[in-house]
Amino acid sequence: MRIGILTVSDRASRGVYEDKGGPAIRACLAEFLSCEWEPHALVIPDEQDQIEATLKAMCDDEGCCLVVTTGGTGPAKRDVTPEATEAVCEKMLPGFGELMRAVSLQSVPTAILSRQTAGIRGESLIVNLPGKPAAIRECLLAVMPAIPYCIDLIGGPVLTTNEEVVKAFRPKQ
Ligand SMILES: Nc1ncnc2c1ncn2[C@@H]1O[C@H](COP(=O)(O)OP(=O)(O)OP(=O)(O)O)[C@@H](O)[C@H]1O
Ligand SMILES: Nc1nc2c(c(=O)[nH]1)N[C@H]1C(S)=C(S)[C@@H](COP(=O)(O)O)O[C@H]1N2
Repeated sequence: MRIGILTVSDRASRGVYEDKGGPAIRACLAEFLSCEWEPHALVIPDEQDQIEATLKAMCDDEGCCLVVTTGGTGPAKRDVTPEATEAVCEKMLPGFGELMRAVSLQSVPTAILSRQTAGIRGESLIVNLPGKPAAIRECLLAVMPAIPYCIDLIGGPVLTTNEEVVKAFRPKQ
């Protein structure tokens, strides 16, 4: 099972600062998931064409059932991760962004500045997180209970979680 981890940051991609977002996503997934998985991590600048191409490659060529992005979700001119996500997805899942903003609002009033979203491309789920490394655990923890069932519904592999940290919710069928 492969999971894409995509850092979208002009400065981290140029080496101006060390990328803390990608490793934070990887650490959270290692904490939350009990199944075997393999990360496919990249750091790229805030360029819409490059973000779209990378998301497509992670979903279609690398076979990632889940792609988690960090950065580029705000209102600044170069923030285009949600646009790139929407451009490559067949279906959007606005509930992810709504929940993550609601949870983040308990820590920072600027949570409403993030346009973070999620969507489906083929058999892959793409989820956006804000760029601040501190946002990663609280946002991913909030949406993680719904991610395994979402991936079931789109024909992806069965994800299992460490139930003492986060319990996957699968409605009885
Ligand atoms: N990948 C990252 N690794 C470490 N710190 C980050 C990362 N992304 C963002 N940050 C921190 O969060 C702050 C706000 O992030 P934001 O995404 O708004 O950056 P930005 O102004 O868009 O610039 P850039 O695209 O160059 O990261 C940054 O100034 C930086 O301190
Ligand atoms: N949990 C959490 N959410 C957060 C933040 C944060 O520090 N913690 N920062 C906010 C801020 S200041 C901005 S501008 C937006 C967009 O950030 P991005 O452009 O780095 O994705 O995310 C918001 N969401």
